[in-house]
Amino acid sequence: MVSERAKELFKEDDVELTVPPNEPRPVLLIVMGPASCGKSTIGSGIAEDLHLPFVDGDTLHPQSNIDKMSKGIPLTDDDRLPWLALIRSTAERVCKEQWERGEVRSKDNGGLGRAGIVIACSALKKWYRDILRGDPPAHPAARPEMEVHKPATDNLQTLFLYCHGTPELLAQRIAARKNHFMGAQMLKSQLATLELPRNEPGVAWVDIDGTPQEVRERALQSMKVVVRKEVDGNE
Ligand SMILES: Nc1ncnc2c1ncn2[C@@H]1O[C@H](COP(=O)(O)OP(=O)(O)O)[C@@H](O)[C@H]1O
Ligand SMILES: O=C(O)[C@H](O)[C@@H](O)[C@H](O)[C@H](O)COP(=O)(O)O
Repeated sequence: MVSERAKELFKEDDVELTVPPNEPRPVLLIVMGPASCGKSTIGSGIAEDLHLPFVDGDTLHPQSNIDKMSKGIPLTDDDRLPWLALIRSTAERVCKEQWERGEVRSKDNGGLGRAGIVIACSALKKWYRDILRGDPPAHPAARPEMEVHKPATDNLQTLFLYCHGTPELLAQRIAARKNHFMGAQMLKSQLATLELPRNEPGVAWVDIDGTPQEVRERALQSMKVVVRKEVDGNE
């Protein structure tokens, strides 16, 4: 059930991403998974490989979310909704600017031949991913009093790379990570919240076991398969 208010917040009228009809549709590649699965490491690596900008979703949190997580308190749906909407609108803005500045890298030069961006974001639940896809949130968290930064548009196509690891491996990685607001005790709630992105369109999976270089190469290959199928295949 999508509330009227949610539809209003996410309606397409205010959309700024006006790519002319003869231009290929831009893409948002979300590198997703629970804390310490390697989103930032993999995301920045594949962004470089694909000649796309990279944004770590953690940099878009309001301070209140960072404060909460720093105290070991997991975020709620209410905390996450404006953050997810901001990730989506940031992607729209960056793609639009890229296109306007003529910074779109052609396929001949190793790019995707369209505007795009890679963003690391845990995107733990299916409806969070739907917001990133530009769909109105079919969830009670989209209540009238919630501040959402900007409506979304379906002009921007969203694909996901899910970084899959065993709980044991994730625990090792989070324990070894230094100076991060997300403490090791948060992994439990992350795993409990995670809804695996099965049977959803445009999702690549990568196993995170291996050296950073091995995982980066595997991630790039998996992502390219999905881009070919979901993006190039629909041209
Ligand atoms: N393939 C890998 N092997 C070993 N350590 C890794 C690997 N990938 C990432 N790391 C380390 O694991 C920790 C979590 O990675 P990070 O990219 O920050 O994950 P996330 O962004 O999902 O929280 C970091 O300390 C990072 O350096
Ligand atoms: O690197 C990490 O440890 C995670 O990515 C972490 O920063 C966190 O998961 C989200 O930014 C908060 O959002 P969620 O609670 O929705 O995962």
